[in-house]
Amino acid sequence: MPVLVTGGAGYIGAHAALALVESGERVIVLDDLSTGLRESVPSQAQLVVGDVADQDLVGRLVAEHGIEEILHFAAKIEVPASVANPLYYYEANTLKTRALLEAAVRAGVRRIVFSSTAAVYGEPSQPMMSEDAAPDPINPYGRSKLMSEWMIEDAARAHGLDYVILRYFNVAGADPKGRIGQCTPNATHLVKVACQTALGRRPALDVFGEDYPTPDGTCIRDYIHVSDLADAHLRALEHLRGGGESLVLNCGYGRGASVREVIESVKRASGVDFAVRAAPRRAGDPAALIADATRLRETFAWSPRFADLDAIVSQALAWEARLPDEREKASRAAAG
Ligand SMILES: NC(=O)c1ccc[n+]([C@@H]2O[C@H](COP(=O)([O-])OP(=O)(O)OC[C@H]3O[C@@H](n4cnc5c(N)ncnc54)[C@H](O)[C@@H]3O)[C@@H](O)[C@H]2O)c1
Ligand SMILES: O=c1ccn([C@@H]2O[C@H](COP(=O)(O)OP(=O)(O)O[C@H]3O[C@H](CO)[C@H](O)[C@H](O)[C@H]3O)[C@@H](O)[C@H]2O)c(=O)[nH]1
Repeated sequence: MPVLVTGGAGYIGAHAALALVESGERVIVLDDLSTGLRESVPSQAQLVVGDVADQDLVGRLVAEHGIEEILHFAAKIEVPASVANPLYYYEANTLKTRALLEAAVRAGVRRIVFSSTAAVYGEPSQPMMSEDAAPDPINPYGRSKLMSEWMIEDAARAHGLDYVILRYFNVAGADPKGRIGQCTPNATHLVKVACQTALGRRPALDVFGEDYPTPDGTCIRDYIHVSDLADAHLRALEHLRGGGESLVLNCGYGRGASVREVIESVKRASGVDFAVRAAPRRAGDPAALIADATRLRETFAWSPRFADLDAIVSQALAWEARLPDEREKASRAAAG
């Protein structure tokens, strides 16, 4: 029976879909291509273009293919956009997840793996967050995801659904074989922006705050390679198939890198000493956010393959170098 992967044309969903087909699973991707790309879906997977909130479509797919499992990645992911337009985020993430859950439960889906985020923790009470910390999101994106977590937990209790909720920390890198990577236009993620700057596609990199209470004054994050994260999804499915209990798990390596360390890594990988500018702090950035990933490692016997910042950065850079320059594309489009 195939696994339904919502958002499987997006950055993380496509890496998970690839990992699934490579492990011999059948995969159906449901994606509206709002930010994802058709080309990112592995050729062995079937792509259905549609909305996760289309209950007739979901019900039909589940019934026709006997689907029992959903990996639910589809969402909107920009924190500043969620602050500017919260009701849109509650619709796109919370209400659409509710609709998907209802259709799934009605059609007899048994297991769900959900993409949540470290943003549910809000301002961390300590640098290293465990799943037992009380969630306290500080922006609509984080709240929209926390509400989705709660709906899944409640629906599971009422309808016998089993789930794994994965709270991702900072996802970065690209498929080591260079087949897929992050394509998001106007990305704001540090590793991607730094790679674009090294490739001359941005004039300089802004460092948002150098006066944080960290060893070099810049923010610390736990960067996890997207392929290691994809592997955690396979483990989550295995766990549930084996009768394992429903769980909430942090996804990170349990160690952090500062903004300065990421920049140095990109400079080493590219051999380019690109321009770096001091900029004011960005609203809502905690000084340090690191996953306590003990539960993930112990429950799934998960051992990451790319837990090395230089490996993450060099693969992100290799991918970025293969992408056409967005400014070039824009100027070609403007020239007609
Ligand atoms: N990128 C990160 O650092 C990060 C961190 C924490 C959590 N997450 C979560 O991981 C998941 C995937 O994020 P990503 O970085 O791959 O983003 P992405 O934008 O690359 O992928 C999202 C995918 O979902 C699709 N989609 C959106 N709304 C849809 C809908 N209503 N119906 C069908 N398809 C729809 C988009 O077209 C896209 O392919 C999201 O749930 C996000 O909240 C991401
Ligand atoms: O051009 C840039 C971009 C980022 N940063 C800094 O780099 C760090 C990482 O920033 P990212 O934007 O790459 O990532 P965030 O930590 O803000 O956010 C990530 O983690 C969040 C959870 O806390 C959410 O899950 C979100 O989707 C995910 O991208 C932050 O200190 C940020 O201020 C810069 O200095 N310059």
